[in-house]
Amino acid sequence: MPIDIASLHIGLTISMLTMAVALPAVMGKVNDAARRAQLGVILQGVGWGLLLLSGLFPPGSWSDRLSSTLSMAGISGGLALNATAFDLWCGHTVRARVQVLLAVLMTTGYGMGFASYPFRVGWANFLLGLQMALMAAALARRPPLPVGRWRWLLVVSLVLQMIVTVWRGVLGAFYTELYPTFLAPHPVNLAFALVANATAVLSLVGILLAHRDEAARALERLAALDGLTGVFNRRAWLVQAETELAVSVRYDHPLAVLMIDLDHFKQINDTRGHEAGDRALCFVAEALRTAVRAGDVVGRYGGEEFCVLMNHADHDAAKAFDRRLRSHLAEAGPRELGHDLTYSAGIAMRASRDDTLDAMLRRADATLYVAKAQGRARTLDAHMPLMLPA
Ligand SMILES: Nc1nc2c(ncn2[C@@H]2O[C@H](COP(=O)(O)OP(=O)(O)OP(=O)(O)O)[C@@H](O)[C@H]2O)c(=O)[nH]1
Repeated sequence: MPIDIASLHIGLTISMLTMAVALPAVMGKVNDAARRAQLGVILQGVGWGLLLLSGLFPPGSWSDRLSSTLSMAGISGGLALNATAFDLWCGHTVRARVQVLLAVLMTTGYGMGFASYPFRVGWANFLLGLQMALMAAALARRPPLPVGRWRWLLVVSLVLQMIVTVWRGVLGAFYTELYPTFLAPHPVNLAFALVANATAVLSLVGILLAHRDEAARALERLAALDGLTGVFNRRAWLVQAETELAVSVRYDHPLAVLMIDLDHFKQINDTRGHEAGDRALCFVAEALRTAVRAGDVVGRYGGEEFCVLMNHADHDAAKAFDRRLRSHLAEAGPRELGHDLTYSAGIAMRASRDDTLDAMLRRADATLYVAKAQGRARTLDAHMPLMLPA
């Protein structure tokens, strides 16, 4: 059965334009990366449509030149946008400049050198191939974010596209008689049309999986955070703290847990309203986030109770942190909240290799209880003799 290359190209254009319409509809509310991916597909769809349209004009006419050049802009601009979307999804630094530069260079060179068929075909296909190669290389690099296997789907799709694109470039530039137009019944055109149709589907699946991957990560992040203050919730804090404790045992570095409970918090709610109470909780969470070092873990342990796990912190470091926090609340509290805000706290250090998080929390909690009983607004150490007032 003879295969009609024009029909395959029409099929590809219809697939791309259908994807361009379907993607925004099925992806729902999207972020920057997904928007770039959608726009990239739209541009490529329009690009392929214009390339087909150019075949209807007299070869070499101004309308042929205009629609062909615009089609190149659409295809390479779309690729550049998709490249930045993939960078964002993988957590790489976005390298938009190189892709945009290639797209501009390709389109300008193609438009200016349109009169020479070998030049324009070689130029366009080599630069498109380079764009695809750079995208595939970026996707193959180990991503900073834990992304799914969709990136390999896209790598395969891009490498296949790159091979047939460069192949077309070589034939167009150096063996022009074998490759007089992109619809000529040459095996490379057949291979290109088939690969382009197959990879359009692969790319669509890749984009949808990347989007789903990101949504799942966002949901996981959300599930780990306290809805009011944005610090870890109790469950997530415990998970993180267990990990840090295991690392501290393995490398034998000191580790402290500070358990904090705001003083007379009920009064704030009762006299100033629940919203003032919420504001105070957010203020404390922000103060904790600012005061801790990288690697420390802050969590809301209960209503007005927070826990801080301090990594590499000996007893002096934990006390210094407590002093910093206390003086910040004393100074900024009245200014930002309109009232004083103090807390009581208990510090528990990791005592031995066999110490557990549970045991440390129990010690910190018991110490906190004594701090409250001794009059509040103070921090006590679990390893010091604790004296309850008579
Ligand atoms: N506004 C607000 N209040 C909360 C939230 N979670 C817990 N609380 C309130 O925090 C208060 C805690 O009160 P208590 O356990 O009696 O403690 P306290 O008044 O701080 O007294 P001491 O701890 O003994 O100093 C309760 O009134 C809770 O309703 C919250 O998310 N927002």
